[in-house]
Amino acid sequence: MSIPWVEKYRPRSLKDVVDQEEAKAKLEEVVGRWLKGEQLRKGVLLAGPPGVGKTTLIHALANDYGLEVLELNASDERTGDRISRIVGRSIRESSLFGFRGKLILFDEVDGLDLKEDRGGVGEIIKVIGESRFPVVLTANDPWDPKLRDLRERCEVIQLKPLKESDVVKLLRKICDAEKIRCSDDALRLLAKASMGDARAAINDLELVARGRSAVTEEDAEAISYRAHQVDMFRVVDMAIKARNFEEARRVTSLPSFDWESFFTWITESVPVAYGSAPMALFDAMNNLSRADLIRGRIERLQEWELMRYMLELMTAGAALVREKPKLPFFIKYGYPAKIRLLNKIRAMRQVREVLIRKLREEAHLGSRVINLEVLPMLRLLIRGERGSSVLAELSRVTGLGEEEIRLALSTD
Ligand SMILES: Nc1ncnc2c1ncn2[C@@H]1O[C@H](COP(=O)(O)OP(=O)(O)OP(=O)(O)O)[C@@H](O)[C@H]1O
Repeated sequence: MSIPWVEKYRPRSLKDVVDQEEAKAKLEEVVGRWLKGEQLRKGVLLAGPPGVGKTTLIHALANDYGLEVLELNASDERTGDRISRIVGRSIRESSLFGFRGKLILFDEVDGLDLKEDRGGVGEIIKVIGESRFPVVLTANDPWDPKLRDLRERCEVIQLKPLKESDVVKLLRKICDAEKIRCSDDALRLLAKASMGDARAAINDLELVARGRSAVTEEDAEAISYRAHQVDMFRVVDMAIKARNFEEARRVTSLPSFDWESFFTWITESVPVAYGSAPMALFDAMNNLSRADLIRGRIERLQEWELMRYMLELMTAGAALVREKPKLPFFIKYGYPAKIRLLNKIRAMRQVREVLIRKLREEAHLGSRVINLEVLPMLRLLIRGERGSSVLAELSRVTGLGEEEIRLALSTD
């Protein structure tokens, strides 16, 4: 089986990790102090969005210093009990032959579910206090209130999304190693769509490039469009979960932010997120309706100076609401019905145009007659008893697939 590129090209040494200089320096300093025999009182909490190198940094550090990593995915190891069983002994025992020591890693501590993990946080805190080895934690969101006690026992290092130009460099290296031709513009499209998430960028590159010798801009565009759709879930989630004005407003400066689709998405996502909290839902929908009024005004009167109020109402207006419920880590937002419908209508119009053109050529009739008389008749025929043979015949004459013909004949 071939190794996924994110693994194949995962940096093995700190010097190959792109950006994140502050984190590298801090980690090296902590390990340096520990190697000199200092008893560490605090852990290190690496915080940051997905795919920016949190886990990679720790493994690269271990590699550089000849350390063994004892890794626990905090959300897998359900209870404090298990943590103490697995790590308890290990933090006192010395390392396997060939290693200078260990790094204890608790990955994704914000995945801890406090209700189920009673004792989990307490146990991690105990490990930090008792371990003979450095303890490192990772989290997407270090400001989660449930992590407060852990935060106090750690030095928190905030990692940022990677710069677009750095993601391009990373992708370029992979293309070179895989001997794939790819223009800078194509790589830039992939990097932009990843919003600084190296994992997403590498996965997208692999999707379009594996097994090929060249990648065109068109390939990259198709994938970045898909990535944009996926990203919308994330952008909407960030906006809804924002805890202050600044955080909510920040989503509008994301490179891929597109306010028109954002508006559609957030309007459909707010009821999902606040479904059981009427006051929060009322406030958010009220603000969104005001954003919509401003949008209409901008479109009619071209008063673009109102734009900032509209953006604030769409983002902060959806996040800063009264009686905001405690939101789960994972909210199941739907794909907006409106966008799904628009896509369908767009596809239907396209395929209908093709059908009309083909029928015009075959039957020598004008588009008007086809539209007004032939299409309604075909609609009835394909629903009738001999529907399937009519479809087959139409498909033969026009070269369209039967599903496409059905779509072209559906009523909007
Ligand atoms: N700074 C970086 N330099 C080089 N490669 C990187 C960097 N960040 C991420 N990558 C690439 O992306 C992949 C995923 O990174 P990593 O697992 O470290 O992300 P993470 O920040 O821990 O994300 P998560 O929070 O989702 O676990 C790595 O295998 C590596 O190939």
